[in-house]
Amino acid sequence: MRENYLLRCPACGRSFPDRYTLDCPSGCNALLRTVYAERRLTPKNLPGIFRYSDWLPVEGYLDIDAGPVSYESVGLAREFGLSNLTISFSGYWPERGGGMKTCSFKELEAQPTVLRLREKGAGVLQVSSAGNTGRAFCEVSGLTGAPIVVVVPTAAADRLWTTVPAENVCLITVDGDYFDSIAFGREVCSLPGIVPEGGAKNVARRDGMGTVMLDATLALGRLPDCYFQAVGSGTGGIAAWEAAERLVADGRFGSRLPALHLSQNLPFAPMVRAWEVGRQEIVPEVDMPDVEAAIARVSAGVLTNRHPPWGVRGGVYDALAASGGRMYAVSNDDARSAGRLFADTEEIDLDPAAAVAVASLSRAVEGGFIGPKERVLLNVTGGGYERAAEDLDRYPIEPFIRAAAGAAFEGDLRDAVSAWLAEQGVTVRA
Ligand SMILES: Cc1ncc(COP(=O)(O)O)c(C=O)c1O
Repeated sequence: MRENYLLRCPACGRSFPDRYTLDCPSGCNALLRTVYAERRLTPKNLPGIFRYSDWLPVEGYLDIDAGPVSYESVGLAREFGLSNLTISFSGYWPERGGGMKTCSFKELEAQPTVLRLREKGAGVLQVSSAGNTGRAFCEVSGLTGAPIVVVVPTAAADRLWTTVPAENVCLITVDGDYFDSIAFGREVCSLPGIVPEGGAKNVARRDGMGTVMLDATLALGRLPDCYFQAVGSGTGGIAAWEAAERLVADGRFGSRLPALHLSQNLPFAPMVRAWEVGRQEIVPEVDMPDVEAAIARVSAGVLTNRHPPWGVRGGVYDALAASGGRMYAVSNDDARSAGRLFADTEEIDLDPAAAVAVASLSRAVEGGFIGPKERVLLNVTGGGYERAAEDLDRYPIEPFIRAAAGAAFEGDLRDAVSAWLAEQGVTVRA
């Protein structure tokens, strides 16, 4: 059977079939990309993001009706004096068709990732998260029955809930921040049968997020001129760039890549600092001084990734450079005012991270970095929590293991996860 896509390494140029592959077999330091057999995008009559399954690394689809919703803004556009503002909303907003019940665009990543893993038969997924990603994966686990291991900072545990019972989640809370959860998650993956979902390296996550660019471009009839998003890892920015490149190659939507306008939340803005001096490497002492204190002070905790895929080939730096992009550092106060303005003009509440993106758009308008007639795409990456709390059932996920600060994944902890795996029908060999 002909594969509907291959993976390609942008560094060495090698192409190969996907085996839930996260790294180039030749060892290149690059993000692998999908190359789809279909060069033209034909939306399918399938639910949610599977409408765009031509450009997702899966063969089938999930029966989940939760995709981005793109519409032309009136209220916020008027406020900012923009004549062409498209909002792509990922969250819960039934009046507009927004069906992401965990309220963030992380569902765009979770759905194709769970399906890709199931189709490749690779094992049980392990996800490390600061909250939204974990919640999205738990929801998809609840909807599909896929077993997953989720590792989050203890302080983020109350962000882990689903709107359907999720029986197959092994939640591990770790005393520490997102960085500590990632480190612990890596250790958990030493258990045979558990596979890291891969973060930015996972093409299903990136192409799932890329559906925002596809959806908005189809709504607009052409590619936008610029794209606004708040970033922690920047994976959404890379995804937007990759999707835009595919749309350019499709040939029907214009030939210019949208400029990426990516924002971070002060005082934690390592990518902004590196970008401002044109550095392709993040230097922790320079770009993340007093890191713990800085992370503790941001209003959008999901934007605090200490190891973003910045300088890697095909990463955030390349995406910004290729698209003629710009970065913004947004204060908590500016983000809060922007969130209020959005709620007043568009009538839905925002995730604090999405409010950072709205504040960056305000700054771009004030600074004249974009013109009033430009076609602007604002990626509203999360929102609708208030509506979701009113309408939907909420099932908290109880921790299966609580790991103390600095705990190693060994002894009882390891035995407990092995026993859980065995209950899931996964045979542990070592
Ligand atoms: C609501 C929301 N917006 C934006 C982001 C940043 O996404 P990324 O940097 O992975 O593109 C996140 C990350 O968790 C998020 O939850």
